[in-house]
Amino acid sequence: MSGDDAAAMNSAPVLRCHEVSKRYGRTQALDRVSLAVAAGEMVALLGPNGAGKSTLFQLLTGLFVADSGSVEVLGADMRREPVRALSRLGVVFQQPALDLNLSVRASLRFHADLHGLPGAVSRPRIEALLARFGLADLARKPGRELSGGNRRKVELVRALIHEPRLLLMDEATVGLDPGSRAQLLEDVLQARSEHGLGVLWATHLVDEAERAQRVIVLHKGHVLWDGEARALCAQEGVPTLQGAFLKLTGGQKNAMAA
Ligand SMILES: Nc1ncnc2c1ncn2[C@@H]1O[C@H](COP(=O)(O)OP(=O)(O)OP(=O)(O)O)[C@@H](O)[C@H]1O
Repeated sequence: MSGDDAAAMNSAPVLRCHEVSKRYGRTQALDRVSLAVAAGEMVALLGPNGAGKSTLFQLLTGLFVADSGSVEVLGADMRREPVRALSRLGVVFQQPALDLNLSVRASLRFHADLHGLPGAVSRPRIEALLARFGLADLARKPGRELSGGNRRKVELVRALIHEPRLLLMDEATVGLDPGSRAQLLEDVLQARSEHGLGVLWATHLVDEAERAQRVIVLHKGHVLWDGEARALCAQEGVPTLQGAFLKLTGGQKNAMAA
């Protein structure tokens, strides 16, 4: 790690969005969204369908550029220094993106190569991650032979290969059964503690957001809440995060926990 990186880690959040806006034609998908994630912090980005979560993730991962505002990953501006910014984040997208024909190990090695990691670094790292996430016995199997939960787990390992400081999870539990969903959440929470990762976990499921240290509620492109779940419940005068979320967003039915 360079001196600059070390200084950035000590002084800046791992992710900082400042007044980010994005419009599709007449739809204002994001309207001056500001948020930050600190090292070692798990933040839930909770929003109903159409809130703007995927749009925000597209901006955070450099797929699109914001109309205005800025995104910084450990101080590296996504517009001015995209390679530096992207090298510091790992992402698991909503859509499954595992090559089903490659073996788990080959898939991970391919991604390590894409990150420019020398084999001497990546090979032991991959073996350690496979062991750490209970995937060692599956390493030789092609992706198609894995369960949905294990495929997602491989995608998580893939996102961690280059040792990012920020992990972005874009509704990564969609399509998983309740057990696999809970396991993925536990794995991410553990990776966060072990590696001091900042995590932004996008979801429309309130029970997942309850595990985060901080909850950001996004609705129709606006941040309606940024703080602890308990404080949101107190503000809305209801005992549960689900009740508070429904009250805040006007009773979106899709906020129901799965
Ligand atoms: N490519 C696009 N063209 C036009 N409108 C879009 C496009 N992508 C998203 N939108 C609109 O922008 C708004 C935000 O959508 P986005 O997909 O970011 O929300 P989301 O919170 O990720 O929802 P979901 O949980 O359903 O994925 C919605 O009104 C959506 O219809």
